[in-house]
Amino acid sequence: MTAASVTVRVPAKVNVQLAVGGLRPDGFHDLANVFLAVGLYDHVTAAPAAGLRISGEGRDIESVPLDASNLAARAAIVLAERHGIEPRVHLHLRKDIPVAGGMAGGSADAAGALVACDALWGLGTPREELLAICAELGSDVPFALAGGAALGVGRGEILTPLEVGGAFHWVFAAAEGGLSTPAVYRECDRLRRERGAGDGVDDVAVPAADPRLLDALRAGDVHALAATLSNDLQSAALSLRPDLARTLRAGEDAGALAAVVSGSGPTCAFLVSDEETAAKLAHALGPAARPAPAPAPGATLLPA
Ligand SMILES: C[C@@](CO)(OP(=O)(O)O)[C@H](O)COP(=O)(O)OP(=O)(O)OC[C@H]1O[C@@H](n2ccc(N)nc2=O)[C@H](O)[C@@H]1O
Ligand SMILES: Nc1ncnc2c1ncn2[C@@H]1O[C@H](COP(=O)(O)OP(=O)(O)O)[C@@H](O)[C@H]1O
Repeated sequence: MTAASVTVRVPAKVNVQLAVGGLRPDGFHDLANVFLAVGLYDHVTAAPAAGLRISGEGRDIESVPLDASNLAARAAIVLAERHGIEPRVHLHLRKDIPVAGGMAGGSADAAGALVACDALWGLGTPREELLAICAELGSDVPFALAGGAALGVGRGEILTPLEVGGAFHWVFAAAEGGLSTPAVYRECDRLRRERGAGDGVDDVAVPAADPRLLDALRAGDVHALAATLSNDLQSAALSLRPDLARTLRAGEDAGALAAVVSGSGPTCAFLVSDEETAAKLAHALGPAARPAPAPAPGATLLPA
């Protein structure tokens, strides 16, 4: 028997390390991408329908395309194709992850839609196959399914789970307007060329995870993690959005142990010592700032 409707909760991510290699001939960059899932969630509800329908509510919903180009809709279409069925589903997105903010909200919705449709349609798709579909949908999508912490290599889609020895407390300051991920990668390449270093796979160092950062995660050591956070896209995001430098500084001045742009930005991420400090910092930074703990679980089917 299939359920009347199912809801899946999916987390946002922050990149605690984002090492970006040279531009590949296929237009992507090889990465050493250390993902950490954080407790800021979108919810995807799948309900029976005569065809594919998508609706949404919540943060920034007006800038989310509610049509077949939505990543959640694409996930439903690809899953249905794999099983030779029609994508008969109404997907409803309840968004709390900033849109185009560098926190992988679209990827989260895609992973959520896959899990929700798989349950609604009673397909029982093996996890490995779901992960392969995720990788087809986008580089960040497999991690949204997996959650926790993981090292992503290749485009970021080839995951190795990482051990995390304790909770880490964060504050995320969303910024007005988003940043386009391809535009930030292009700016990174442009800045590298400008520095005379070149931007190709032969010019840029092969990206590698920082062993001190992996130790910090394993030990749950917030000071060691704060000392090793890094993001190769940060200078490109700041070049496109110079105002972010002020936000990063404001967070540091107000007590963050470290501040970093989340992925391609423009959301700024602040690592703090404990939950109480997170609440205080979020308050100090204003209404666009939200506290969130990590690690968070991946896409989770909620009880009916
Ligand atoms: C930068 C990161 C860091 O986790 O995320 P965001 O901060 O945007 O959320 C990711 O690499 C974004 O992953 P995702 O948003 O899934 O990207 P995709 O849909 O696969 O690719 C969109 C575009 O980004 C660029 N891209 C993406 C991944 C990669 N390894 N190299 C790239 O150059 C390419 O221009 C590509 O056409
Ligand atoms: N379900 C979705 N939620 C958010 N954005 C989506 C979704 N589907 C497609 N998009 C498009 O993808 C772009 C990137 O969105 P998002 O994943 O939120 O950002 P980022 O890649 O910076 O983490 C948005 O500008 C939006 O047009």
